[in-house]
Amino acid sequence: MDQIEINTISNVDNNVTVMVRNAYKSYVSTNPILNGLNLTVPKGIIYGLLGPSGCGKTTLLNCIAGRMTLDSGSIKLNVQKRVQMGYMPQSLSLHGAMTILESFFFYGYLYGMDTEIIEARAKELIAFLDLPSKNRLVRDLSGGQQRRVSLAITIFHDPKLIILDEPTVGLDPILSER
Ligand SMILES: Nc1ncnc2c1ncn2[C@@H]1O[C@H](COP(=O)(O)OP(=O)(O)OP(=O)(O)O)[C@@H](O)[C@H]1O
Repeated sequence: MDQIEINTISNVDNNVTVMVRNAYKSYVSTNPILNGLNLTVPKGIIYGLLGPSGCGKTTLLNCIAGRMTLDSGSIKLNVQKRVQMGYMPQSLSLHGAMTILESFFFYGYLYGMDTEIIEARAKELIAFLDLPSKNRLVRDLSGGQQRRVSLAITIFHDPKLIILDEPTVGLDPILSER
């Protein structure tokens, strides 16, 4: 059975968005990175994961996002389907040869969005996040600009659950506030 159960929390508690129970994960046979971890994220709140470098934050987020599986334990998400999740990875998964606008279209069509909605949301987020021209190639953007494109793509389909891994790296204090 899939370890990540979509929309099963609502049967238990509709005020919870993410529920992780008894999570174990190792990369090698010794020293589990996640060792019996429990986590409950209530609906409608911003939940931050703090911990020293290498303690397993990205590992946990990757498991919640479905990019990795736990060795044991369970993850339950209160979303109807995976597309209602927006995940911004620590290492950005953008295509350098695409323009900003092409990136919106690429991911927008994957999300199942209509052309007009993609265009409207792209325009809105390019202005809000102070991005350069929509025709600039992603590979020619600064690190902070690329991170903002990645953030825009993560949120532009209006997901119910947003998972951001180190979203403010490379941003100045004013942009970080947005
Ligand atoms: N694919 C992998 N194979 C083996 N070990 C890994 C792998 N990915 C991560 N690790 C190790 O697992 C541990 C947790 O890594 P993880 O990236 O989850 O930490 P983190 O808390 O997000 O760190 P940071 O704050 O530095 O980003 C680290 O010791 C890391 O070296």
